[in-house]
Amino acid sequence: MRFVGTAIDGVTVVELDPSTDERGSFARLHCPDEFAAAGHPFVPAQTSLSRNTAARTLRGMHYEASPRAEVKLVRVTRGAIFDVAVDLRPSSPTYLQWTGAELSAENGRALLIGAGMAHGFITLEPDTDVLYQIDQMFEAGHGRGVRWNDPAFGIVWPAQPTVISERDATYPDHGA
Ligand SMILES: Cc1cn([C@H]2C[C@H](O)[C@@H](COP(=O)(O)OP(=O)(O)O[C@H]3O[C@@H](C)C(=O)[C@@H](O)[C@H]3O)O2)c(=O)[nH]c1=O
Repeated sequence: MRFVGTAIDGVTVVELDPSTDERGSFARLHCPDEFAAAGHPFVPAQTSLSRNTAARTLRGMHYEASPRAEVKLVRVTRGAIFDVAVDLRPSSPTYLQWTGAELSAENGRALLIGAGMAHGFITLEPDTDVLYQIDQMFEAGHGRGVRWNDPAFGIVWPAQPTVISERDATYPDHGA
């Protein structure tokens, strides 16, 4: 695996480092020791799959309220997304800034998103599957959200959403 930093300290692109031969390839997706050695300690507690039927489906921007803030490793096993994290840590030098990466089944990239970030994505293709590994057990009632098009963040999305939940479309402006 290769760990590539982004503009936000706490958001890291994780790239595959496959061994290839005539049969195809083999690549590690997660290893607690490698993550820790690279300075990104992360041990998943749950793994979940998000299946998205249509292109331009937007989910997010979600986070879990403290003290249940989550670290998540997000990757695509079918299709493609534009994946976004927003820094919601008031004490951070990149507070309210965002970073994004295209994740696809083909490029094999994952995004490691630290605690204190809101996370969301838009699908770039129909029938897109997003695999999450999260370091906390899910417990209903702790989820929070901010709006994908809140001017406070100014996220530049590659497309406008055509499918979005009522909940995600109507979060109030951040801090309102
Ligand atoms: C997030 C989550 C939901 N659920 C349940 C709750 C609900 O009944 C159903 C669907 O939940 P939601 O509508 O919240 O799913 P969704 O809108 O896809 O939520 C996800 O969005 C992306 C952007 C993230 O970053 C994820 O962490 C998660 O918040 O699945 C779990 O069992 N475990 C989980 O980890």
